[in-house]
Amino acid sequence: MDNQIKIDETQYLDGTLQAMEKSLVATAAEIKQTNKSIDSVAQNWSDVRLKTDTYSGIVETAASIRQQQQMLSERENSKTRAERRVATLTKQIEKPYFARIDFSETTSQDREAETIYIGLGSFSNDKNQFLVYDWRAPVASIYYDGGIGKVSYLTPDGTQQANVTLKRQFQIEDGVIVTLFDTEEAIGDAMLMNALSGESSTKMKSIVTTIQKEQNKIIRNTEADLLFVQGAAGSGKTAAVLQRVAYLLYRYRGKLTSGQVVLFSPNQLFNDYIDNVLPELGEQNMVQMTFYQYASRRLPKIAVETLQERFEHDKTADNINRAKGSLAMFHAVTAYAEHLNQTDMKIRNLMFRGEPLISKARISEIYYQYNENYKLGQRLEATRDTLMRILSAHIGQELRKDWVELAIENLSKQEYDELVGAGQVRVGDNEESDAAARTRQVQLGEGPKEREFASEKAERHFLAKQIVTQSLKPLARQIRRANFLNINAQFIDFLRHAHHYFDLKAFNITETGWLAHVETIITALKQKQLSLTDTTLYLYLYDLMTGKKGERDIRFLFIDEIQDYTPFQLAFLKFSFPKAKFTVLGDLNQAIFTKDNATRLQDDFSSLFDPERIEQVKLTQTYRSTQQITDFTKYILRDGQDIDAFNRDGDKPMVYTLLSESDMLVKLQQQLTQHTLNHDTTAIITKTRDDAQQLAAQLDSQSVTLIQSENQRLAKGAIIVPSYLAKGLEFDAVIIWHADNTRYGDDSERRLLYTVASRAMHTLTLLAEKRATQLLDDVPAHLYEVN
Ligand SMILES: Nc1ncnc2c1ncn2[C@@H]1O[C@H](COP(=O)(O)OP(=O)(O)OP(=O)(O)O)[C@@H](O)[C@H]1O
Repeated sequence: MDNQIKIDETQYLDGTLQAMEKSLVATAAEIKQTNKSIDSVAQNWSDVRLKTDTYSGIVETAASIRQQQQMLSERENSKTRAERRVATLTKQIEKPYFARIDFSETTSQDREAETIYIGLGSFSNDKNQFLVYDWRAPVASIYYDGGIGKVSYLTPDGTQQANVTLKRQFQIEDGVIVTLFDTEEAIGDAMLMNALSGESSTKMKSIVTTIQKEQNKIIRNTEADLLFVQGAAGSGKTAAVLQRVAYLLYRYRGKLTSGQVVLFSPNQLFNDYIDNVLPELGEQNMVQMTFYQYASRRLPKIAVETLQERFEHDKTADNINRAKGSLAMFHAVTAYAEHLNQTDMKIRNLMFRGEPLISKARISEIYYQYNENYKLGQRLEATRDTLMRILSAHIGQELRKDWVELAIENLSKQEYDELVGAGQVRVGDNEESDAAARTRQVQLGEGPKEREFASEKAERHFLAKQIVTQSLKPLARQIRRANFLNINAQFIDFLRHAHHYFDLKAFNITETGWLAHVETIITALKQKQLSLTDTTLYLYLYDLMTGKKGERDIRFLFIDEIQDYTPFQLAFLKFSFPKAKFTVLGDLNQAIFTKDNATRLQDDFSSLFDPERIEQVKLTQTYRSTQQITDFTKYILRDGQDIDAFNRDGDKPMVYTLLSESDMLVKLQQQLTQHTLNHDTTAIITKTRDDAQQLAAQLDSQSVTLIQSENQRLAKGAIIVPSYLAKGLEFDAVIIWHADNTRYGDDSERRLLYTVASRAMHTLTLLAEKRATQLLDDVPAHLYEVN
């Protein structure tokens, strides 16, 4: 590199750093000043004279307290803003920028070349000159999208043309330029190599300096209602999509908050793994959850099938699962709910003191008295109103009943005081104390007040009314929550009639087969258990019955590992988040739950959107693993041609076939010692949780951590983890336990084996008992070593 360039760049960097330092000092001073004024407001508190003797005094005191509060909160806010700025600046000073581009806008008249520097956040000096641009600014797109020469980039006002004359990349550490080089490509391979050669950690990192052109498309897309990202394992789908969240928060700043962005993750462990990326980019995390959490949270009384149960114990026949997860079933539920508008809504009695207060026949009559234009939601709303009115009218009838009389007799002193609100507010003594009491009344709102009763009869009437109203409260709550709709009975009724709403033959199911299966669901439901598939059906039916409109506040929804969802689940999410734009990421080759059914998923889901508003991006270049590992893993798949390895060199995968499990254990320990010496994070991936537990029992728990539930945290060093929890994660070294026919013997395990093998970044080892899995038979022998 030309020495003069280094001198000039160092000068620019120093200038930028100085300006940042200056701004930091100014902001720190601002905080100090704000602190002082917060103190002085606090001081003023002592000057606020509490005048409580007269009415006007109280009003005056309240006003002056409010004024002080407002002043305080304004100052606290500006302090928080300044503190945030300090945090950003402190981070920026470490690495103010990572790239520079020189370009001229071909449409502008003067065509003067501009130079911009690109960093994690923008920075302007005290003369309002931009010294650094945010990587998400429209113009920064030039850096990611192309090389030298003519490029176009999107701005909110349309497409802009530019002529790029220089692209320079920097590595700055602690305020010093470590390396700098010019490149003609989009993102230089050298920089990417550098980023990919590092060690893995328990937290995913951002890829902001090396975003690839295809990934940039995903990140900056604002048009599509459905953005489909299909890509091989390790092609950076997750990485890109997290950058996308940061981009959207910037692009729509002021209008979009991180609470309006939801990411559905494959498991809780993965949530934990990615939760540093957005804070690293200076943004707050979006809402992260798993589908299981989303569904089970809504059904606290039912044990929804866990990930492990779904993976290891689901014995339902494939064709039945396929039917229940299909769009046909989604439409069947919709049609079934539609017919409830005319008849068949399952309704419960509203019970009071052991007897039906409003019978189900009466409720049903009310429910169906509204004309056919009413939708289910409106029907329910109108029924609720009527039931509430009936309930209020009922108070009068109940007042004279014996149980009320008895309850009055048995009131303790404390219960009596509570009912009449004694000792809370007393009015009528004299003018001054009445003024104070009235102010209290206002503050208490419509709270209970002490009462003077004109007669004993009036007192009894008052008490009776209180007692009846209180005992009817649970009923009022039931009405508000629509508990008179019998969802369990309705769900069962649907299942028993579902075959009138979808074609059993299309799924190769007989009517007896279906009805027998329905009985197993009913048995499970009685034991308060539901599979995840059935839970989704149940929730959708419930939402239709109650006229739920979904969460309209959510603007962007991301679904990672979409291949493990059923079309039904996706349609349900679309229904539940009607205002959200969807970004879905998937690799059909990693479908470990839905297996072959995943192939139709994309078409099914797309059919729910306007075709004009669907975009698809395919990522074929992989980044996670070395060339050797990627070449090996792609042959595990029969159709892995579309996977291009990044040219990063490493050892070939090793397959050890050993005589017995105890020999495997010895080999495993040798491998672990080796990896520990290299400071590698290592995952020993077993197929099931049982395998993981048994293996952990035989290994020294000091050196390996057993991860058996998604609620654990990823640990440094070596871990043992069952296959279905390793989804989405990556490790320096992966050891596959029992890579033989006992665990991976069937063709249907191909995707699972591919998924676990593709977790490895630098080293991959397979331990097999007696003979390696037959799924390796098609992998060319030169791609791995056998020992
Ligand atoms: N442009 C990039 N620059 C640097 N690193 C990248 C880039 N893209 C991806 N990576 C890295 O490649 C690895 C794999 O990325 P990621 O986990 O996002 O892939 P994925 O497609 O979601 O994989 P999987 O389907 O297996 O979960 C990560 O370590 C990520 O940081």
